[in-house]
Amino acid sequence: MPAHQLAPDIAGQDPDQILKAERAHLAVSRAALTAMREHAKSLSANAAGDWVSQQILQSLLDQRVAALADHPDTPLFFGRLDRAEDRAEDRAGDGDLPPTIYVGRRHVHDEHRHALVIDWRAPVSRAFYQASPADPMGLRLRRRFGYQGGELTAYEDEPLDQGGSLTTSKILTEEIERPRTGPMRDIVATIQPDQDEIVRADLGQTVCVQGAPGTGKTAVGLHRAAYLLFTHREKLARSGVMIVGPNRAFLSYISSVLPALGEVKVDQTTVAGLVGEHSAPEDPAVSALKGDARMAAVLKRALWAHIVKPTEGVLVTRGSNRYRVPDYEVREIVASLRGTTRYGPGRAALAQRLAHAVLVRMEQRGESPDDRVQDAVARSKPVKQVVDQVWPKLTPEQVLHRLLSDADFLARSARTDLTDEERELLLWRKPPRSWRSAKWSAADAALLDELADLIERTPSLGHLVVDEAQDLSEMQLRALGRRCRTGSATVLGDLAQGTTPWSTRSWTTVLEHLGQPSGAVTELTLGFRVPREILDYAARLLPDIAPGLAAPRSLRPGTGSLSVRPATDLAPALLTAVQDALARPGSIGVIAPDALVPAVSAALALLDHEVLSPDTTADHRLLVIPATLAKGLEYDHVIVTEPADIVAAEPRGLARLYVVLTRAVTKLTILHTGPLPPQLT
Ligand SMILES: Nc1ncnc2c1ncn2[C@@H]1O[C@H](COP(=O)(O)OP(=O)(O)OP(=O)(O)O)[C@@H](O)[C@H]1O
Repeated sequence: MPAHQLAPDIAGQDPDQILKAERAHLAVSRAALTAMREHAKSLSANAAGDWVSQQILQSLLDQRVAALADHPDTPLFFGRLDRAEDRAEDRAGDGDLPPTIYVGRRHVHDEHRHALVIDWRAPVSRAFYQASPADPMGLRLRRRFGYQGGELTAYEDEPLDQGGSLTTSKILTEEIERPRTGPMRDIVATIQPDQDEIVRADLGQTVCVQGAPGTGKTAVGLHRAAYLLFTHREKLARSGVMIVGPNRAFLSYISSVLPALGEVKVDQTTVAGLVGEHSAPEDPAVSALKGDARMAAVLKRALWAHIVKPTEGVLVTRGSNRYRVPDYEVREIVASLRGTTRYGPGRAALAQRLAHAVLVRMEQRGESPDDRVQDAVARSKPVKQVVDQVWPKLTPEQVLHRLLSDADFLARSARTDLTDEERELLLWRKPPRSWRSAKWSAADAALLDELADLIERTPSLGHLVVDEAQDLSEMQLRALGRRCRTGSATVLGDLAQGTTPWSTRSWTTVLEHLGQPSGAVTELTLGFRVPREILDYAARLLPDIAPGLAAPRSLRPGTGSLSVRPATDLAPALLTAVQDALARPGSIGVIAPDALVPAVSAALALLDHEVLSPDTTADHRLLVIPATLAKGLEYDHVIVTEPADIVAAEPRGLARLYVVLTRAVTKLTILHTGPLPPQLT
């Protein structure tokens, strides 16, 4: 039976009948998905010509079979759209679309290829997220479905053709209130209209999203990646999409969202994962200077300063013949190449140009050398010697080692870009003997990456999603920018949550350093995580950390969600607070100043808990979290210990405290033995 007869117009029926009919559609859709999977499994890769093509085809088929898996706990569809009957003219362009459309995680069709469920990313599904009584987009009704486990248990109708306004969806509220367990979930069923605008922005458009804590920036970035992969599958399969997050604990927290949306081939990494995992400790003032975009010009000069003025010509001997390219001609060739290519290809080009000059001399003597002779001359010892001498082979490490250990070389490379004091700050106090024994810092990693790109071009991806982008240095942004040089980016962050010494104060600047100056800056303003009472409390820090920023708004009042408790002894107070939280459902995060983490963990020794480290997965119910790792994470119950120590621990400690205070979904308890930071009293 074709799909559009499976779900008749059931308006006016009683709710039980409606649920029954919708469950029947779910059962039929599930069966159809199983049939699609069986069909995919039956396909053979043998049809492909050679073994390589067979291998590729087999892996594509395997991926397709995996993508068609039915996850019984995950709703196959979560919405339904009933199109207005008087819009038959609109339907003409929509091929076989039935008057009733089910919107879900993936496309499902029956044996006649009639759509039973339409992918949420398809253009026609857009109305599910965007239609309103003011602009019904050709719809009569939107229906949202509620599930428990894999069971369809509820529905909610929103009439769109009767004017007026809609009340807040109960299904959305329940989804937001649902206790958090384990890693982050997708929000595909409840994406809000302003979030959807960002998710569906064109692939060519770089979007930068400023948003207060819990406004869904991370969720939106991940859904945008899934949307782009669906809409531009072939192009992005070639060029790739990558998610860049602040640390590995965060990546582990978000790791299951894209697979749940059917996208398993997206790399998720940190900036260090991209530019190099260096972490030698360093004075924050030095790191900040190394992160300054002025370093780009200094590095460029430092690299190109290695080109030596040629003082000798080239003498190539072939058989009894000798061919000489005079020194002034070698100088001309070097000068004409300098700065027109990257450093590495420049070396190869120099060898070829010198060989060409030799070939010209051969031709002048009446010989007819071909390309093979030119290649042989380019690889000959005399040519190689000149190339190595005037355009030496270099690694990024060699150049940076010299720059940070040789005051004169640094001064020549910096010219007027750095002050005397700044150069002094950059120089290593005890230079390592060779670049091989150097211990690089995280800031050095971005400098090495810049040099690597000056030597050989870094390949660009199709799209980059950068989370917590407010924390990146200008040099790190340049490193990310070259990885989307021929693509686009989604940049996510919050100026109030900047905790590094180089955190940005302006998104326009971020986009400039990223090399995407025409990117559009937009804002998400409604918080889905943190109850209003807690958000208002945390917002007392805003005038100090981000004076220009409006106070965040929250969807939920959360009366009684905040509790601030002075204590004379932290350990028993903590134990009581944790035991209270354990008696209720949901995850518990005890956030402590980093230095206090061992003591806090010891105080909880009798309770089953884990201490979050950059490498742990974040799915233990009771976690102790060092304040510096809390960014981007959330827990139902958050217990913050000693807020004043969190502030005192680092230069941007107040911003760190703002991050820490905005992790709670249901309840925030603050325990302090010392005085609170003045902003919170
Ligand atoms: N439209 C939505 N429907 C349901 N839940 C949502 C929606 N948008 C966001 N959320 C939920 O709100 C919480 C916060 O989202 P997210 O972590 O993406 O926010 P964020 O802006 O990145 O926060 P932060 O700045 O603190 O890192 C998550 O649990 C997310 O699933």
